[in-house]
Amino acid sequence: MTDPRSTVIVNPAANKGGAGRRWPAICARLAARLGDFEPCFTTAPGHATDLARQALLSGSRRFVAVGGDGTVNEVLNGLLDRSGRLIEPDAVICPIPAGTANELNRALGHLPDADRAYDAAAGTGSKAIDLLRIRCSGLDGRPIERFGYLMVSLGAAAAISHRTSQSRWIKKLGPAAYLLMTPVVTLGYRNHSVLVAIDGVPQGPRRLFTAIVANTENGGGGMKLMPGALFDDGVLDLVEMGDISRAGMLTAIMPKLHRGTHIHHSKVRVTRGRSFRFEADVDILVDVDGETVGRLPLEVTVLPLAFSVGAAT
Ligand SMILES: Nc1ncnc2c1ncn2[C@@H]1O[C@H](COP(=O)(O)OP(=O)(O)OP(=O)(O)O)[C@@H](O)[C@H]1O
Repeated sequence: MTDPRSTVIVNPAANKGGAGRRWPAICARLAARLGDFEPCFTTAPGHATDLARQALLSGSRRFVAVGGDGTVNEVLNGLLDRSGRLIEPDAVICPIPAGTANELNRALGHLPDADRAYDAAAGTGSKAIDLLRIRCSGLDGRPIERFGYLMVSLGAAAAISHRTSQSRWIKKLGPAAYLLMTPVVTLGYRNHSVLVAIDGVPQGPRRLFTAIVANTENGGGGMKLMPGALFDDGVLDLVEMGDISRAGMLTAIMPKLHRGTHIHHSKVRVTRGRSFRFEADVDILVDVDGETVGRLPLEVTVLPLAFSVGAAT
């Protein structure tokens, strides 16, 4: 490896194994910029967190994460302490798109050809972005704390992500997987009453189809879920899709998600804040950066400019 302070972490299982199949080509593109290097391959979910932490403790500072957003999220969690602070403030994550949605790369303007992602991995530039701290009830019912960087969704959007990741074949379709799963979940989903508080101010109960707390404007495989959200402004954008019929969702909202024009619908509410709390007395799933992590009650807080990503210089 040209730079001993760089570590390449590869999730061969990303994109349902597509990352592993594409690895020779990805490796060649990296090697053309980095020189010889020894990649670390993950062997199980969560392994990227351990690999990143070990490499950090051994002196690495630039973490090339080959995979999708789940892989980047795991690497990120290996670089943070329990309060969400970078253990080493000069640690930088360089995402190489090899997953299904690759939303961080999209937000960074690295898609579609990804040359800029590879250049950033080999360079020294970086850009600070906001971090999300998430506290909710874990899938086993115990409280959990996670950190993310894209978006936290609850309700139908979390159910769509969950069903997509559970399907053996549908994820092979790439970003279209989320698009196909959206009407399937919508047709079976019921709106629920959720207590929402923004920056500590109760907003009262709201009947929600879904809500998304967004750091970036894109999500779900290239949809513009929260137009105008900026990942370096120190605030988060909340989009709530209210008490809309299933037919209304499918005809008046879904077709507009790609262009972001759904936010003009009368049942869609957009607000901004630094902390959000959601409670309900029914079982509502929570998703962080495309991974199902638990259920309500949920608290999301922004930690402004708390970590850095590689930027081509
Ligand atoms: N060796 C492995 N075997 C099986 N699963 C793994 C392995 N390494 C990591 N994982 C898991 O693979 C999952 C998917 O990874 P990732 O999110 O990066 O890809 P993706 O879902 O295809 O892309 P995206 O999140 O961009 O849509 C993660 O939940 C991660 O925990």
